Amino acid sequence: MPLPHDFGSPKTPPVSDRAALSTVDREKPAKTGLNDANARNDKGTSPPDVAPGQLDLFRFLLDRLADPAYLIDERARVLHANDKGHRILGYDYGELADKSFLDIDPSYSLHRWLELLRQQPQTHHTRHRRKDRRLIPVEVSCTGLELTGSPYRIVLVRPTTDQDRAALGCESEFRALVENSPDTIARYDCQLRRRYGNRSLARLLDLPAAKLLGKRPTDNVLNSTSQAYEHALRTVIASGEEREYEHNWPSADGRMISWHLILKPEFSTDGRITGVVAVGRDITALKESERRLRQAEAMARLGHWQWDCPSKEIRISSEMSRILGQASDWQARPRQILRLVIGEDRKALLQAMRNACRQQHGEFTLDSYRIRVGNRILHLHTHIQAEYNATGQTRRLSGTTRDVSDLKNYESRLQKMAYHDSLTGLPNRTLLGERLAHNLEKATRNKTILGLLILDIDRFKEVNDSHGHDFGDRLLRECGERLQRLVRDYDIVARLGGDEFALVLPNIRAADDLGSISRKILDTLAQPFQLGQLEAFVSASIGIAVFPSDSTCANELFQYADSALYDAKGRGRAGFRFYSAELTAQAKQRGMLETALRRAESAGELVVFYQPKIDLASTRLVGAEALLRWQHPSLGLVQPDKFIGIAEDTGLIVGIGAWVLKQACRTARRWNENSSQALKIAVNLSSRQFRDNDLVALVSDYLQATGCSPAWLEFEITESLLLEDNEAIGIALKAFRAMGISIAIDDFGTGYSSLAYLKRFPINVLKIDRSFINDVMLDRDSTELVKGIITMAHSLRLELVAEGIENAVQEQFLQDFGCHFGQGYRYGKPMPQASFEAHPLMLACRQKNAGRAPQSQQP
Ligand SMILES: Nc1nc2c(ncn2[C@@H]2O[C@@H]3COP(=O)(O)O[C@H]4[C@@H](O)[C@H](n5cnc6c(=O)[nH]c(N)nc65)O[C@@H]4COP(=O)(O)O[C@H]3[C@H]2O)c(=O)[nH]1
Repeated sequence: MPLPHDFGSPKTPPVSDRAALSTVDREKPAKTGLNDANARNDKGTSPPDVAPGQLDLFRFLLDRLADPAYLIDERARVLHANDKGHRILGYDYGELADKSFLDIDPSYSLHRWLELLRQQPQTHHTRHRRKDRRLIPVEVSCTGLELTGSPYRIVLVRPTTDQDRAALGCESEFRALVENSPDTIARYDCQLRRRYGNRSLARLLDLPAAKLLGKRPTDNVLNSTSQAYEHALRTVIASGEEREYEHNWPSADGRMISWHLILKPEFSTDGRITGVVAVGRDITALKESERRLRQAEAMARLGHWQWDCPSKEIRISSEMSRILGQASDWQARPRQILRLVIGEDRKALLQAMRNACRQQHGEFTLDSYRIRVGNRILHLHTHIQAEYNATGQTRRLSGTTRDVSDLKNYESRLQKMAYHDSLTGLPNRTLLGERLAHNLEKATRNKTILGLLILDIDRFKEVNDSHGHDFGDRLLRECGERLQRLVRDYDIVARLGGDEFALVLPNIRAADDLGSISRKILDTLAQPFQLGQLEAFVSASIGIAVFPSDSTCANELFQYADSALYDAKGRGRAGFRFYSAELTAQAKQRGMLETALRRAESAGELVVFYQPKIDLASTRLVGAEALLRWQHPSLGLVQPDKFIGIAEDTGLIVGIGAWVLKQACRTARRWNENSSQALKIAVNLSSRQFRDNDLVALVSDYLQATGCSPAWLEFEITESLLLEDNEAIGIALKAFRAMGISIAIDDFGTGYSSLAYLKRFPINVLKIDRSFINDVMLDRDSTELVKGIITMAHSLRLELVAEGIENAVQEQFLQDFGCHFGQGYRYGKPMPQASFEAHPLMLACRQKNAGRAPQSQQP
C-alpha cells in the first residue's frame, strides 16, 4: 500500500471524516478513565481529534509492526491497537478501540500518564491486564508525538515471560495459517458483526481487510445471498447448532463461485453463545466435476450408490434416482429400492450383495435383474464392491448400476429373430432343435414316449401361385395358429420353412396315440380357410417318428419323420405315415439311385421308349410319346416313377430332358423324312427345364442339328407348370407355338383344371389322365368328368388325347363322345425304338405311306 503523499504535513481533515469520528465519540464514550481524563484536562476542553488521514497512516504503520503496539491520545484513550496488541491481551480485533489505556496498565494514573506524555522516549517494565483479568509482565517502550498540536503516544509492548512470548508466537503461527488459508474464515458476534475476517474473505468481497471488521454481511454487500447468509447465521445463534450450506457468490472477476459454508457457534466459558465462526470453501471446481460426473452418468446411464452397513442408510446418485424412476433428490431407503426389484430377481440381488460381503476381494457383478418402474420393466446391470473395517466386517457396499434395458430388448429381439419364424412367430428350426434336445433328455430321464411329426401342406405351391403370395402367407399363419390351438401347452409347434411344420409331442401314452393326433391335425387343416373374400381348402401330409422306438437321436428322428412324410406324400397325400425301417431302406435306395443317375447319361444307360398314339376314329397311328427308361447295370430296366422324381429334385432332369429331346428329334426325322403321313412325337418337359436354361434356344438348336420339323414335335407339360405364373414360361410356350410345335397339357383333370390358363397360354392339346379313362363306364363321376372334358375341348377347339386306354369299352366310349386320339396298352406299351418300328401299327402306316406320295407334314 503506497504511503499518502502528504505524510509529515498533515492537513485539516475533511468535514465528513471529522463528523464520522465524532459520531463514534458520541456513540461510544470512553468509560471510567476517559471521562476522568476529560474532567481533569488542563485546558478544560476536549483535545482536538487527530486528522483521519493521519490516523489511517498510523493505523497502517502500527498494523505492520511485529510487536503489540497502541496509539494513545492524551486522555489515555486507545485510538488504535494493532492485531498483536489485541491478541496479547486476549481481545478480538477492534475490541480495544476507545478503551482507556489506564485499564490496561493499572500502574498508571491519569496524572502519571500526562507526565509521561511530556517525557522523552523511555522503556520500562510494568504489567498489563488481559481481558480475562490476568496480569502479564511486559516491557513497554513509549514514544511521544504531536499531531495537530496535541500529544500522542505510541506504546510498543513485549511480553517478558517466555510463556507469553511463546503464546503470542503460537498464535501468530495460527494467525498466519488462518490468514493464508484459501478458505474464507470469519467470526461474527451475536449481532452478526464481523469480529474477524481473513484475507480470502477480503478477496472474495473485494474489500480491504479493515473494512470487514465490525460490519454485518449486508453492510458490505446487500443482496439476497447476503440476506440468506445472515439468516443462516441467526439460525445458528438461535439454535446453538452447527450448520452447513451452499451458496453462489459473484467473484470480483465476475465469475459465479459456489461456496460451501460451515457455520459453528462459539460459546463463552459459562456456555453462552458468543458468536459464530464461518468457514467457507470455494467448491466451484468440485461442483463442476460433480456436474460433469452427473452428465457422464446420465449419458452412460450409470448410477451409483453407497450402502452404509452399520446405519443401513443408502445414498444414491441422481442418475440412480432417475433409473429408479424417482426425482433426483429422492431420499431412498433400501427397502423401497428392493421393493422395485421383481420377484426372483430380488433374491439374486440380495445374494449378490451377500456374496460381495463374504468374498475376500469383495466384488460381485450381477449381469441383469429386472425392476418395475410404473408399468415398465427395466433390466439393470450392477457391479458391487465391499469395504471392510479393521475387524473384517463389511463397512460399506458401493455399487454402480446401469440401465441395460435397450441392450436386453435388442438382445431379445435378436434372439427372437434368430429363433423364431418371422411369418408365423413360431419357433424356427434352430429353436426346435434345442427344444427337441431338451425334451429328449427329459423323456430319457422319465422313460416317456415322444413323437416328432413333420407336416407338409399338399400342393401349397399351387395355392400360393394361383392366389398370390399374400394369400399364401396368410394361409401359413392360419395353419400355424390352428396347429397351436390343437396341441397341449407343452407341445412345440415350429415352422421349418416353406409349407413345412414340425410338432414335438412329449409325454405320449402309446405310440399309436400319435396316429389319432395326426388324424385330428389333418381334419383341422381340412376345414376351409376363410381368408378375406377367398375360401381355400388344403390338405396336409404328416410323417411321424417316435422316441425311443425309432431312435433316441434327434437328428435321426428328424430324418425318419422326413422319410415318413415323403412316403405319405408318395401315397397320394392327405394322410400320415409312421416311420418304418423299410423307409430307411427306400431312402438308402433313393440315395443310391441318385448317385447312379448322375453318371447314367454318360454311361449310355438311358433309353427312350415310344408308346403309339392313334387316331380314335380310324385307329391308325398318328404318333408316339417318348418315355424315358434307365437300363441300370444291376437293377435292370428302371421305370420313370423310380427316378424322374429324383432327377427333378436334384436338377439332373435338365440334362436328361435335353438328351431325351434330342433323341426324339432324331427319331422324328428318321420316321418322317420320307413319309407323306407325318408322325408326331410327344416329349415330356418338366418345369426345371424351363427354369434352368434357355430352352427355346436349345430346342431350336436341336431342330436345326437333327433336321427335325417343329410340326413333328409335341411338348407335354403339367398343369402345375402353368400355375407357376412365371412370365418366362408363357414366353417360351408362345415361342414354341410360333415355331409350330404343339403344346399338350398332360394328366388333365388331376390338378386345378382351370379354364383361365387354357385361354392365357397357347395350348392346343389336352391329355385326359388315365385314372379317369380307367374308371370310365365303371364310375359315374369319372364318366361324367370325361364327357365334360370332351365337350369343353370341342368348344375350345382343342385336340383331345385319352391316355391309358386298355379295352374296347373305353375305346368305344371315347369314340362315341368324339375324343380325337388315344394312347394305351390296347394299342401298345412303351417300347424301344426298334420294336416300335417293327410294330404292326407302324408297319401299317409305312404300307399306306408307300402307296401314297408325300403330301403334308401335318398329322
Ligand atoms: N397302366 C397303364 N399305364 C399306361 C397305359 N398307357 C400308358 N401308360 C403309362 O402312362 C404313362 C404316361 O406318361 P406320362 O403321363 O407322361 O407320365 C410319365 C411322365 O410324367 C414321366 N416321364 C417319362 N418319361 C419322361 C421324360 O422323358 N421326361 C419327363 N420329364 N418325364 C418323363 O414319367 C411318367 C410315367 O411314365 P411311364 O412309367 O412311362 O408311364 C407312362 C405309360 O407307360 C395304360 O394303358 N395303362
